[in-house]
Amino acid sequence: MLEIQGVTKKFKQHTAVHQLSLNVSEGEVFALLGPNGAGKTTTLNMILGFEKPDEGSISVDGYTVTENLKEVRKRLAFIPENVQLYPHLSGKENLAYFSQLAGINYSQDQLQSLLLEAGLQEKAHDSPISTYSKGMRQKVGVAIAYSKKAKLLLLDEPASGLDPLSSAELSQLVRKVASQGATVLMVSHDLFRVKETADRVGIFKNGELKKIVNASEVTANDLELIYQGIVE
Ligand SMILES: Nc1ncnc2c1ncn2[C@@H]1O[C@H](COP(=O)(O)OP(=O)(O)OP(=O)(O)O)[C@@H](O)[C@H]1O
Repeated sequence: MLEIQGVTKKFKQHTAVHQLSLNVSEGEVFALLGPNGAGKTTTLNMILGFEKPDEGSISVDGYTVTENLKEVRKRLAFIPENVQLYPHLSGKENLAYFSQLAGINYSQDQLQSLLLEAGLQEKAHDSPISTYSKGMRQKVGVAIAYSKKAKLLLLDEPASGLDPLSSAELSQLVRKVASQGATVLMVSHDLFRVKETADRVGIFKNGELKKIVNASEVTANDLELIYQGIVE
């Protein structure tokens, strides 16, 4: 579904990503873990088409990012750490607006179902976003992903700044999205959350994918030791 082949990205003399190859399949949650400056966000930016690889190629659902960006963007949804929404509009109005941008007009009932599916309680649907917590805004982000039937969900530090309950809830939501067939690539610094959420974890250092770990085969402590062994 997501195929990254031999990708290198340099900023002047500095290599941010070096010879990255990675395939993430349909329904899989893959987490990128690594210290600051390891190249995780640069990788996401190349998938989103914001940065162009110097070498190699990236394709989503068979469409190459550099050649078919429009088709790629139709299939993906990006949830940054802080989901940007219109603060004076409600969750439902934001969802209506963003799904219209993606070319779909939903009825009020459909908008409500999408927000419920993303875990946003009904009483919040008509309140302005300015009253929402960070976790609630992320749920609207997930509802937007649902609304455009995104096949690939990219998340950058989704759990950062969330309280433990909201963070656990987001993990469950990510698992649910994947169980419904979407592919998920998430960047995180939260080793324990990553262990709970991802099927596979890739450890990045200095722009290189040093190791891939199957999350079900390790404990969180094992993962921490593996991470420390690579990064320190
Ligand atoms: N637009 C840019 N111009 C120059 N250098 C950049 C640019 N974007 C990223 N870099 C550099 O590339 C390297 C990788 O950065 P990147 O943001 O991908 O790391 P990261 O793993 O996402 O880090 P963090 O965990 O801090 O978000 C860093 O050394 C960074 O300074």
